[in-house]
Amino acid sequence: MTLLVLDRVTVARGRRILVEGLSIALEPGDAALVTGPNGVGKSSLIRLCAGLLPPAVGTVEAAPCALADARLALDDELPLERALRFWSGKARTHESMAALRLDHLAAVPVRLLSTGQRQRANLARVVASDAPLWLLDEPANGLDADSTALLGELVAAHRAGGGAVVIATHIPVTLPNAVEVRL
Ligand SMILES: Nc1ncnc2c1ncn2[C@@H]1O[C@H](COP(=O)(O)OP(=O)(O)OP(=O)(O)O)[C@@H](O)[C@H]1O
Repeated sequence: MTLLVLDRVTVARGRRILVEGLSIALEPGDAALVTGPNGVGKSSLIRLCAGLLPPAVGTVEAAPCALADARLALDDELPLERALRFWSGKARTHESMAALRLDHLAAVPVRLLSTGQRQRANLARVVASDAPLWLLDEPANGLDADSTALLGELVAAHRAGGGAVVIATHIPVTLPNAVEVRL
């Protein structure tokens, strides 16, 4: 079962072509690493994979996906646990909070979280989603060394469990055996 297929895709913003003729197929366990400087089109490509941006040319087919980008999809005013519960059941919320070492912040309003804690909360939502396809836009931004290592472990576990991942990043991220898309 293929989890993501981009077939000769062109990504455009306004009149500008950012990506032309890109084809990718991700099977369970696969990963794609999208790299390139600021403004080149990494986020646009991630949004295309999520179905939020239509291709100018070509086709996109994706399994159910979870997207984590700069927009934290959690209610700022709610305590972290309740904000995460919007997206998943109690058991998965607790498991994902534990996986991201967020248990001690369960009662803290999302708006009070630090940059790295917000990033980990974003990843907890993805983990709890059980979506087979993870789309992570700059997931290492704001993470310290321990949390960056944790991110690597979670992605590896997701792949080992039959999931696939696309990571867009402008800073080096270790992603073994990934298809590299340099923009
Ligand atoms: N809604 C939009 N309408 C028009 N142009 C846009 C829109 N969103 C982004 N762009 C432009 O598309 C280009 C690519 O933006 P994108 O956010 O995909 O780049 P990026 O590689 O993710 O950058 P960064 O590393 O800074 O996050 C930029 O020139 C940006 O100004």
